[in-house]
Amino acid sequence: MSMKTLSLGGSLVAPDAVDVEFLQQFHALVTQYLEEDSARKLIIVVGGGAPARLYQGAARSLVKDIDNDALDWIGIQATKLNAQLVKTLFGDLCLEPVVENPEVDTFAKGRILVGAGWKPGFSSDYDAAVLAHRFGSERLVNLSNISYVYSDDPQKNPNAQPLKTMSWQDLQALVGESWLPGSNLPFDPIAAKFSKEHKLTVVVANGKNLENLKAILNEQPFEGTTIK
Ligand SMILES: Nc1ncnc2c1ncn2[C@@H]1O[C@H](COP(=O)(O)OP(=O)(O)OP(=O)(O)O)[C@@H](O)[C@H]1O
Ligand SMILES: O=c1ccn([C@@H]2O[C@H](COP(=O)(O)O)[C@@H](O)[C@H]2O)c(=O)[nH]1
Repeated sequence: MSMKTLSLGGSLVAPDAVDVEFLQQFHALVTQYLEEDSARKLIIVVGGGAPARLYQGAARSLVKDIDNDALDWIGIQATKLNAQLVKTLFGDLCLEPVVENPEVDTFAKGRILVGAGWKPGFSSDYDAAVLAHRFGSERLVNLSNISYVYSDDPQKNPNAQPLKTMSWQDLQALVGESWLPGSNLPFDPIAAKFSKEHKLTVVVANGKNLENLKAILNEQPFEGTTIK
């Protein structure tokens, strides 16, 4: 059996409104990938995207001194909404309920397991890392709206340089080691700590580039950052 795990960034599913065209193309690619080999299975963990930031922003302005856990619980609901949409998109390929606890939920039926947020303190990247470790994916593919991890945030610094390979120490030096609700980071610091401890390899790539995603799934040369 070949099990791959994708952390599907909310920035792809719902950058503002739902990106229906992206989801149609993603569905076509994943369906074809699974049809090519009946031993293939996929875990897809879905992030919160714009709804998470929008509702967290509203809560911040409505509730004075709101605590981080309260903000995270709001973000988790957005991941569940996006994940339920992705599960629905895949129909009979996805027979398990959306995973809400990556430490215990099972993957006994179907070809795709869709996961959402679990509990406060990290992002859905952490939930994807737990599932990748539990179900023996050799690497976790973190799909977002950036082609690489860069030396700095490319949306703020036009001179940021793409990094093709890096160690977990390098990544931790870039993203830090603590969690803030709604952070926009190439990979969550808490997920990085877990991945480092469990010796996971993570690929960060742009999910919009579907030819590139196909290359990653088929273990061919690809554009992206490998962290190990
Ligand atoms: N060093 C860096 N390299 C690459 N991107 C960075 C870096 N630092 C910050 N970022 C930001 O991280 C963003 C990607 O993270 P973001 O959390 O927005 O996406 P996502 O994981 O796809 O979506 P979501 O968090 O909603 O699931 C990029 O758009 C970029 O602005
Ligand atoms: O297990 C989880 C997953 C998510 N959250 C909160 O939700 C938002 C959105 O998730 P992303 O994966 O970043 O898209 C995140 O910023 C957290 O605030 C969580 O608390 N626990």
